[in-house]
Amino acid sequence: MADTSFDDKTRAFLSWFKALPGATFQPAIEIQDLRSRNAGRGIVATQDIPEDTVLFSIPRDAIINVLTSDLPKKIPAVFEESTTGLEDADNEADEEADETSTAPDSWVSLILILLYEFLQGDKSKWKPYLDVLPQSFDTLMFWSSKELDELQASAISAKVGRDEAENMFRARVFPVIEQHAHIFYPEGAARLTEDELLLLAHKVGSTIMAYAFDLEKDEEDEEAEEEDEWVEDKEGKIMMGMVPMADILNADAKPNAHINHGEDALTATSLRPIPAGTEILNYYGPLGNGELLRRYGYVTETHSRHDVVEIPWSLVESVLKDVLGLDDAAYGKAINDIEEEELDDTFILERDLEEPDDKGEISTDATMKHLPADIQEQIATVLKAIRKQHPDLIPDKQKRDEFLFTILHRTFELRLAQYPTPIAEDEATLTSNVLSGRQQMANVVRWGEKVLLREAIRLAQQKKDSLVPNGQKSEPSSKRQRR
Ligand SMILES: C[S@@+](CC[C@H](N)C(=O)[O-])C[C@H]1O[C@@H](n2cnc3c(N)ncnc32)[C@H](O)[C@@H]1O
Repeated sequence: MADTSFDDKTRAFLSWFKALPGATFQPAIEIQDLRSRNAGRGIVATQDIPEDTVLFSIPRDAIINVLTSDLPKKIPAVFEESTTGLEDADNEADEEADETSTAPDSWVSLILILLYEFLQGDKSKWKPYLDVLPQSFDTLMFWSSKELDELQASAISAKVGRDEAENMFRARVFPVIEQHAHIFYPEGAARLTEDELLLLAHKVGSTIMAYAFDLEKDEEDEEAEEEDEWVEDKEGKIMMGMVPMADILNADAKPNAHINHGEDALTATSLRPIPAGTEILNYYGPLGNGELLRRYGYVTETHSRHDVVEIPWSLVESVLKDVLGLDDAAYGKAINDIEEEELDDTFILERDLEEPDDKGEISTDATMKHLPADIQEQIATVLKAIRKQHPDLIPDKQKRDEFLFTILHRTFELRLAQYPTPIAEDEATLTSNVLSGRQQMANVVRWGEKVLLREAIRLAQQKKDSLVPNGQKSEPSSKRQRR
């Protein structure tokens, strides 16, 4: 049954958008209700669309940011340095930010502005747009610990950062609202309790995480040195904003549309011909499903190509000691000369894949081709240090490489064993469709990471096999061909 309130909000938003001076919206597209496949609203082609067609354009005045909201005009001192400070492209709070500074970075600025606009209710000029922003989220921030457990050994569950977000709200956001309550709350409006404010701050923070855009320089004008009114970018720092309509687009790792950042407007353009009935999809970046779930609250089949697995050095180290038969004391002595800073704590296992091309197309082969060079280099550094103390243990390069690939192989196997269910079981559950919602998404994430580990195990095995052909003992190093 059609949800009239949902459809009414969509209609009101579309009419509001079309009435914005300078806004355009192609007659060949429409906003559709895609909730039946858990995708909220999205934009779908209703006719065949040729490549390079402008689908819609958003005048820069319609963006919500420090330049367009009334809040910074009402409390300018608070926003003095607010358009700078956040270089991360992933729309997250700058963890390095000086907590004692009162100037908000671009992330905190947008939280304040969006909170202000929400609190204005009907008085906000963006009211029809605010009405189509989400009320609930599937991002990991909103998962219970039981739901997070379904991610098994994925490193993503340690990156949720709920406490960090709340600390940031309390340190940087709530004091500003308290000091300027008469500005944030319209006359006669009831003040929110701390719990209500916390809830709203989480909603706003998560909306920004999943919806906000980094407002780039005009793409055609990137080389120009002249000051850009829209981007306080003297040091390459980026302002964030909420971009109505651009954020109605859903996304995938194989996009068919792109948002161009022009001087006066942002435009959505088709990257290739889009057949009628096809959803228009933007691109959020080469994110694995774990990261996609954390930031955006969904997973897709195509994003699994970008899955990652974290390999802690502590795990490699324990395997290394075991393989070489060194106890803690002997190992500690051997690596004593290596500076602690020289050793990385964590390595990322990933496939080295190209970004989509200028038509949004991606390679069909997405299997892992190379074992990560950084982890190999670190193991080699440690083996070299051990060799100095124990030359008999690692007499030549052949032996070193045997150790290297044995250590990698065993590390990946142990990392895989940290996930309690086998790949086949996850696959069976996925294909039988017995799960839904968050459980299903968690299953996709952990399955994808296990597949990546299986590829790494195979690669390490191949490397080992290529060192010792046909299981024969290797030749002495002097007889081996030197490169
Ligand atoms: C920028 S918004 C896109 C519009 C959104 N569907 C809506 O109804 O407001 C990003 C959010 O849309 C959803 N989304 C985006 N791409 C999706 C996809 N391919 N499949 C399912 N959900 C998607 C996720 O909930 C994500 O957090």
